[in-house]
Amino acid sequence: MTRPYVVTNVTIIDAVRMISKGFVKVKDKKIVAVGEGEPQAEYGWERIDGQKKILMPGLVNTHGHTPMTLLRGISDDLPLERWLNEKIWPAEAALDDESAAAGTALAIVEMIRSGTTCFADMYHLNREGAAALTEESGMKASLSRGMIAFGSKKEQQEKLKTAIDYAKSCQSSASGRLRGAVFPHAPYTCPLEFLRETKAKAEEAALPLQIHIAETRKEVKEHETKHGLPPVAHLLEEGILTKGSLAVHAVHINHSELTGLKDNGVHVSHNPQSNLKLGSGIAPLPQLLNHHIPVSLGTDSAASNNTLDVFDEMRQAAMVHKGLEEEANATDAQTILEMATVNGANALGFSNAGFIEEGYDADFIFINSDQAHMIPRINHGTLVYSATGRDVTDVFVEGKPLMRDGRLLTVDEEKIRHEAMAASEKLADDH
Ligand SMILES: CSC[C@H]1O[C@@H](n2cnc3c(O)ncnc32)[C@H](O)[C@@H]1O
Ligand SMILES: [Zn+2]
Repeated sequence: MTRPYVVTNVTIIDAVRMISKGFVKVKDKKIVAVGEGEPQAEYGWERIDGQKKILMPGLVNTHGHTPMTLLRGISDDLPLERWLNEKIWPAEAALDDESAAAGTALAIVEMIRSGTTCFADMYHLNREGAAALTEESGMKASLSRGMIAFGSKKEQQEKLKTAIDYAKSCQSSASGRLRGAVFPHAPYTCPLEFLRETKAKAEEAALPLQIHIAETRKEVKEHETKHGLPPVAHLLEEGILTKGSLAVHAVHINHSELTGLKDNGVHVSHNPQSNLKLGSGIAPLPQLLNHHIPVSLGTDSAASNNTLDVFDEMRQAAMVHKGLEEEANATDAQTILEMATVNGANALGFSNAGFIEEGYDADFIFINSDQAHMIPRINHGTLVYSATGRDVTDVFVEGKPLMRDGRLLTVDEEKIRHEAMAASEKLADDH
């Protein structure tokens, strides 16, 4: 779609406003006007009827491992440490670039279908392939080559160099829809000296650092025993978590770590469904928000969630803290929507996305609001408490349609589903 277009007669909702009958004009990848009522006619512009639709910003998933969609359902009821050691790491040993590509493609189908326009993806396989697939799909992403640094010093150096080179190549992608990040897996899989070197190289290349941290109580206890400080406090003190870094999970953190995250401009990816499913705990979202820490939402992988639906993640994030705190106002729909849109975009380095506003990238989705579970009242709560990814009908990134009326336009969904099944069967046959 290269012609400029205007979506008319549509309900527009983003984190800061709602327009009941409005329009959005799109030209050259950008939103060029938003308003109420009928837009002024413009010669040569296409019109898209938005009646009975909600137009909202595309969702942003700030933490995941796309190849692991192939491992969905292989281990459902184990805690993190046993899940990794007994099931996931042995299964991952059988993956290669080809099977990882099948998993990434499947994840891309699932994400577009459920309204995600931008995602983070960390893994160690098929990285060039993941960048190419993302480009082809039309989505935006922050990509990284994850590093587990149990090996020799030489192996560590090689891993670090490859990870930095990869992140740099993403950062300078031709489309500008990719960002690169540097992702040491966790403080318990990367020695401190390796984390220091990683941070130094990341800074040198102006790349953001992301890390799984403070995910379980066990991790925190063991870190304290070894280093005398809990992991978040320690990595803040070391200057490893700094402005623009993304702390993934941050479930078990204390009051001074909250202040430290805020003072140092660190983002947090809250992944409530993965944390609940693995029995890891529940991150202190109300406290993170009270400290004005920029929190976004992530699904983590389909092996610990088990879907990549950010609508589900919003609902879970909204609900669980109300129950925990016995306080219905512990979170509110607008804040949750802000986390899933603009905060996510900022966390991944896409500062021009996340709002339906003039000058922003035209990354938006349509929800079919003509359904029993959304009638009779449409507001911010509709998107957080009623909607699911299955209600998404259309997806646009930088103005380009990736899905129209439920049909994917940039990827061959049937082939991808078939290849993912075949890759999964091959893995099962080989074992
Ligand atoms: C170095 S590749 C990524 C690595 O991370 C593992 N992983 C997936 N989810 C989690 C999680 O929630 N915590 C810790 N590690 C996780 C994945 O299996 C890969 O081995
Ligand atoms: Zn993860």
